[in-house]
Amino acid sequence: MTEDTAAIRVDGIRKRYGDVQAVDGVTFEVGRGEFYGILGPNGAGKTTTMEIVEGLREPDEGTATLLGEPSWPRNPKLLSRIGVQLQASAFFEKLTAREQIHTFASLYGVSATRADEMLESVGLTEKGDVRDDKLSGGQAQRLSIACALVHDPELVFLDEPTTGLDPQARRNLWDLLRGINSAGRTVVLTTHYLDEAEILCDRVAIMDAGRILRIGTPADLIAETGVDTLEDVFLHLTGREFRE
Ligand SMILES: Nc1ncnc2c1ncn2[C@@H]1O[C@H](COP(=O)(O)OP(=O)(O)OP(=O)(O)O)[C@@H](O)[C@H]1O
Repeated sequence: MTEDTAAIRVDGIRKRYGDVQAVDGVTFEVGRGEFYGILGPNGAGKTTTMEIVEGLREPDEGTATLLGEPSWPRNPKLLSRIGVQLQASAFFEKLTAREQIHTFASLYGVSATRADEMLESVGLTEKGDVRDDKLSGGQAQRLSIACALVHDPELVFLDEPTTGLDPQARRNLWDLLRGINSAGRTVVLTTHYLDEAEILCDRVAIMDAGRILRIGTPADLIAETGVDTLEDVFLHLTGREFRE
């Protein structure tokens, strides 16, 4: 079988939690090597969409394929090819930064040397002996990204990687994310920061209330709407400020 040219294909996914239609018919594709952003305000359905695409959650309807393989039922063959950044709160308890990444490495059958190289590549070698709960917000985010990358996945998912960071730490993380993408990996991120999406993403999908309102390059969306920023595009599409 020839390899699928798309990294991700999502077709008509829906997910309801009780009375809440969290995802309401979402369709998009991400090309190999693309840096793709899923944008939307709180509760738009970004995380649920990502979890379905990653194969962590079963959709009520619709399908998602990753690298040409269905993501549900969870597919062990895909696990070594994708990296999912877990929130820092999902670290193993009471381990140092080095112990965390070594633990992830051994779960994936990756060498300790490679784990140390990843720690170095996110600038945390000097923090190797620090327990994860003593790291700053930016350091913890970088450690969680390093853990998601330790097995050298082709496709990387990052959920709000820069939330809660100060402006300098955000910029440092942008450099790291650009490097991950320019090394040839497909990157999908969700973010609340539209300026960040404008700077980093090749294309974005703007979500609201479980649906995708628009997909395009940030520059095209801004130009076709006749405004100055992605914040203005959102306002134009919904009549609401992105941050209410
Ligand atoms: N496990 C769950 N059980 C019940 N409702 C849920 C669950 N997960 C999400 N929801 C609801 O589904 C909707 C979409 O949530 P989701 O987390 O996917 O949005 P989001 O865009 O990622 O939001 P945020 O930016 O706040 O993380 C919200 O109304 C949320 O309250």
